[in-house]
Amino acid sequence: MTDPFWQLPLPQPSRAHYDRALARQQQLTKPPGSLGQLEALACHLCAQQHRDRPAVDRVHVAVFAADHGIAADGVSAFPQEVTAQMVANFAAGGAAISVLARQLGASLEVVNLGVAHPLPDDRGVTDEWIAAGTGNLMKEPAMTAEQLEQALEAGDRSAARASEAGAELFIGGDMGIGNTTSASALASLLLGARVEELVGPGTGLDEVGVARKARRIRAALQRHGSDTDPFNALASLGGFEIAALAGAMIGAAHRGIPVLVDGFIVTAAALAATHLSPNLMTWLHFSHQSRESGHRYLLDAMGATPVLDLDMRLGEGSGAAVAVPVLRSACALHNEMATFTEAGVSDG
Ligand SMILES: Cc1cc2ncn([C@H]3O[C@H](COP(=O)(O)O)[C@@H](O)[C@H]3O)c2cc1C
Ligand SMILES: O=C(O)c1cccnc1
Repeated sequence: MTDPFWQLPLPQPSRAHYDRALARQQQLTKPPGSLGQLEALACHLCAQQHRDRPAVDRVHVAVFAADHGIAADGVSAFPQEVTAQMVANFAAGGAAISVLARQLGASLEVVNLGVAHPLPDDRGVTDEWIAAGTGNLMKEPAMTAEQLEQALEAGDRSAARASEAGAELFIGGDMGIGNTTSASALASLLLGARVEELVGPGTGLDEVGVARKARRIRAALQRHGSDTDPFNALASLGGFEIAALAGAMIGAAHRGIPVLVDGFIVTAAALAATHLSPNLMTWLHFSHQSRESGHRYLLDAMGATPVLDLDMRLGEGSGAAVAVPVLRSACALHNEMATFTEAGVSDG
């Protein structure tokens, strides 16, 4: 029996490329450090891509969709049918992530891991269907170990397609009504944090709704909350799309592709993925801080600095897509600025 891919050691970003990139940043015609986070972004991309001139021109966006049994318990402001309707909307080109992917010239893949309702139109949707949504995590495990393996492997297959297409950056997005509940429960368990730190309005619950959602999460944690093994935590509290995201991020890192992490749900998936595969952090960039309460806590717990804070709270990979131009600027500056010597500028 070979080990499953998520247990294999990850490749290391290149220290030599990182050191050369850092040295170049000191030679560019600017006061050292004056490009702030853009300098670190460029250096990390050099190390991850094993290139002296990094690029994120070819971007692969994969939106993973699935339903959640807990959605029947009033934890979202929207009904479950919306998951299927939005999947069709992604593929038809009308969703926010569809627009942003087009604008970036990125490939957009929509992966159905377990949408419960029939799709109005399944053209352009990659079929990785496991079941009609997860189990209700207040009453039962979200999924079986076999289903979790299927979801992780589906994510890895998406990363393989990104690699075959020559992607220089991987973005995972999520769609699944009720998935902020699953993400909060998973993060509370893995971080040993109080539910209040991680629960929020999601698609737009009012205060009473958020209090109800917090009670549901506490009930789920009471049922499943003693086992912090990341595989078991994903099986009891995760979602098919959250597990696929974790698999895709690990799969992208295995293929040397840096990952740009989206908002609350994708960050919770990234947290679980880093618990499965501890060196994954060196492959992740964090795109934005979502408006969803709990995202700040999650980012802080992971020691992550997000690129943007635009009060977005959509998901789908949209925050990551919006941050791509910042990464492109970081690459262009690193690659094209003159050095002090080249420009004949005194370097102080
Ligand atoms: C029309 C629409 C489009 C979306 N696109 C992403 N989400 C986002 O909202 C859901 C999570 O919030 P909650 O846990 O409150 O259900 C996810 O599907 C997420 O990606 C959407 C939600 C809606 C309604
Ligand atoms: O930050 C996110 O990813 C998010 C927040 C609320 C609802 N859906 C997604």
